[in-house]
Amino acid sequence: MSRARDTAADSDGDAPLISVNDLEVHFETEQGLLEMFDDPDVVRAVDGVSVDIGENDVLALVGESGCGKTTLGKTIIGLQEPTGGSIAYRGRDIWETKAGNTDLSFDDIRSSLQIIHQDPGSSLNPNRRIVETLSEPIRLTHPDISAGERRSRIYSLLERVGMTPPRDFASRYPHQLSGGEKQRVALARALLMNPDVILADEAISALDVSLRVEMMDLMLDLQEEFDTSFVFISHDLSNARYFAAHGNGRIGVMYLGNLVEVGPPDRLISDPKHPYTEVLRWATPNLALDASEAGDPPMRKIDIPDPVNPPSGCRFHTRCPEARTACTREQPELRTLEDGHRAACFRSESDHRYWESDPIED
Ligand SMILES: Nc1ncnc2c1ncn2[C@@H]1O[C@H](COP(=O)(O)OP(=O)(O)OP(=O)(O)O)[C@@H](O)[C@H]1O
Repeated sequence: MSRARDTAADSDGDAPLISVNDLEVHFETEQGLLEMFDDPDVVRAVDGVSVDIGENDVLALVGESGCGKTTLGKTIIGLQEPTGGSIAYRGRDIWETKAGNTDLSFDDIRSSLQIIHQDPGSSLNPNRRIVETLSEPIRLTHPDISAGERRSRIYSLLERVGMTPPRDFASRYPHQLSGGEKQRVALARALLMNPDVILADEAISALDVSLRVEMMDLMLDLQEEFDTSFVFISHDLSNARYFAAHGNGRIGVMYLGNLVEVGPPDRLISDPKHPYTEVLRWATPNLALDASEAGDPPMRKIDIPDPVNPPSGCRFHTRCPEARTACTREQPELRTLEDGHRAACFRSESDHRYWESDPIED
């Protein structure tokens, strides 16, 4: 099971590992009986997101509940079909691959893109010992491997994720494990596939605070060792900062389906270029940088707009303390500023007509 053999495909020229282009995922909401003849409401969970993920990369996605982090993450690993735009793995469109229109197999792509959930217990069969749960994916993908080899691979991975003695943990049922141990099993199961990308969706949120850094450190060690990239989803900017900083990666800030700022963690936090990133920093007690940031949030309104009817122009303009009339009419693009730092705010364009337009009064 060498890494080279398990990689689903060689790169297509210089294509990034994952390339997300102008991605849209819109959901039609359920209609009640009284509304059955109306057009369905559409939630724009992800709307016009473009981002690349490289080899051995880290992208930490942050933003408040409902901003589209999970939907974007699931689309990146091929679990959710986009309604617009595209998502490519090593230069091949994932959904064209599923339709049989590329030289790759969808199953190979899917096994290269793994997920760890917030609640690992729900994805472990309560009636199966850990060794059985971990054997199944190897049996399916490598039917030629003997039972003995399977076991030794499982034991060495369990040991690698800190579950020693591995034979003891392998023989347990999920209910005999703590939350942190279940999360380690989920990580081992993801790694069995030698994945190119692991989506860690709030994977540390349910753990005791004392265990969170330990789990992040373990994932980061394994990122190096297995040459795996991580999409790390968190509602907590300080965890996102820790993971992205130690993984030499980026933070991506989402707001109402848009990616509004992407950048190296220290720069994004010390010098945010989008007013919403400032709000997240304000809301994260150990990151608020000076006394002037204490007190009221740097927002005009607290209420989150309806994702079915997002505000025109810049979606943050209804809450943004810097908003001017230009922001109500035109949607800012994610522009590159410097050294991989990108932001979608007119304030980073010195000649934009934003500067001549009137501030929005409440
Ligand atoms: N299958 C679905 N059908 C309809 N709407 C959906 C579906 N999945 C997500 N949504 C909606 O899409 C929006 C984005 O949801 P998503 O779960 O991606 O956000 P999130 O940032 O991950 O939030 P959270 O942190 O609460 O999980 C929300 O308004 C959500 O209600």
